Order: sequence, then structure tokens, then C-alpha cells
Amino acid sequence: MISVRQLKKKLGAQEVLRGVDLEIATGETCAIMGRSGCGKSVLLKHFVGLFKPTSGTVWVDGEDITPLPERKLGAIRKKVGMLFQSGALFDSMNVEENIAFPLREAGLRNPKEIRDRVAEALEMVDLAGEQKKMPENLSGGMRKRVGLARTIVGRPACILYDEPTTGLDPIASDSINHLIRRLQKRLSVTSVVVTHDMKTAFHTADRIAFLHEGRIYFHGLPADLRASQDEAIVNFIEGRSGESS
Ligand SMILES: Nc1ncnc2c1ncn2[C@@H]1O[C@H](COP(=O)(O)OP(=O)(O)OP(=O)(O)O)[C@@H](O)[C@H]1O
Repeated sequence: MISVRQLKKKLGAQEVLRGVDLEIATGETCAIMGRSGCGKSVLLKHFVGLFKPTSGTVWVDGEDITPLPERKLGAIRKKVGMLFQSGALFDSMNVEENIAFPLREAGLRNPKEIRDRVAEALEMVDLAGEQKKMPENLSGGMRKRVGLARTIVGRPACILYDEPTTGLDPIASDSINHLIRRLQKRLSVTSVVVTHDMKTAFHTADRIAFLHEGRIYFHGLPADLRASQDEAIVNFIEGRSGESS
């Protein structure tokens, strides 16, 4: 579904990505992990053309999206939905209007069809009946669910999650982890989960990619990551900074 070849990205003077190679198969869930600031979000944004590589290529569903101009990226963004960290809701719109937004943008006009699609998406994220609430009256976990409903309402083939559990308490996080897994089964979507939450990675992922110093340092089964004796990986998993106090 996604194939990244020798992707390099410079932002200002900083070489954030230094030759990333990564293959994500159709239907699998891949977690991308790595230390804060290592470039996980930058990498993810390349999958929908929000960043252009300095060099290298990004293929989505068999198409090289690197040379595509902005007006042609709409089709890719229909295929690959992205859930941003904050949920990125419009504060002036209620839950229903927020979720209906991409449908209207795509040209859907039939009010009953829009209502039904919104209700179905809300039901999938366990928020049935919450159509009329305003974003300011939602908890952080609910905002993420509404953001997710807005992502799945367009029926993407692939969902990108940028830090889906950041800022949530452990129980709300656990519930989002289950939701990611359930959606993957129910919709048979390919999922990419950027996270530094070990629980999220181990709960949701078929394979884990560990980004370190601008490259994919490890890509394999969660059990193999856990069993690794490599110093950078062990320090990350055990949360050791290497500093003394
Ligand atoms: N638009 C931008 N312009 C310049 N630098 C940027 C931009 N976006 C990100 N960066 C830089 O790229 C680096 C990687 O950022 P990124 O957000 O991908 O990290 P991350 O691994 O997702 O971190 P975190 O886990 O803390 O969210 C950081 O040093 C950041 O400052």
C-alpha cells in the first residue's frame, strides 16, 4: 500500500530523514516508533503529500505521488485518511457537521445519505447519538474519536494515525487502541500508527518500524523488537535517556 524508497527530507538546516526505506503491505497495521523529534510525523506527512521529499520516492497504492501537483493529491487523500494529533475539528461546527464536511467536499448532497453515513461513522467509534455536541464540550478522547469518525466516513483504504493516544489517560488510551484494532478488522484498512506509546504499538501493530537517526533502524514483528538486545532499541523500550542524575 505504501512504499518509501531512499526518502530524504531537509527542513531548514536539519536533515530530518536521511534515506528511509519502508514497505507497508495492504491490510497490515504498521506502528512507526522512535524518540521525540526523530521525524515520525514528518515521515507520515509524506504519505499524503503534505511534505515533498528532498529526494527519494513515496508510492501509494502503486502510484508514485512524489511528482504530483497539489490538485492531483485530492484523490490520494481520499484513499489515505489522516487522523491528526488534536483531531483537528472545526470549533464552529457540531459533531455531525464536522464529520459531514469531507462528504460535502467530495460533492455528496443527499441529506439522508449524509446523515446515515455520519451516524454509521459515529457508531463505529462508539459515539452513537452525539451528533449535536459542539467540540468545546467534548473530552480529549471524544475529540479523537470524532476526528477518527471524520477520517473513516470517506471510506479510505488506509488510515494514518498521528499519536492517537497522546494526552489521554491510560484507560482512554486503551479504548482508542481497541478501537484502532476493531476498525482494522471491520473495515480491512491498512493502518499506520505513529506513536511513542509502547502499549499502543504492541496492541495495534502487526509490524513495528523504529525510526532512528533519520533511517529505519528496525522493521519487524513486535516480539522481535521486544527481544532485541540492540542498545538504541533497549534504551527506547525501557525509557532510558543515558543521562545520570
Ligand atoms: N514544518 C517544519 N519546518 C521545520 N522543521 C520542522 C517542521 N516540521 C517538523 N520539523 C522538525 O523536524 C524534526 C522532526 O519532527 P517530527 O514532528 O516529525 O518529530 P516526531 O518524531 O513526530 O516527534 P514527536 O514524537 O515529539 O511528535 C523536529 O526537529 C522538528 O523541529
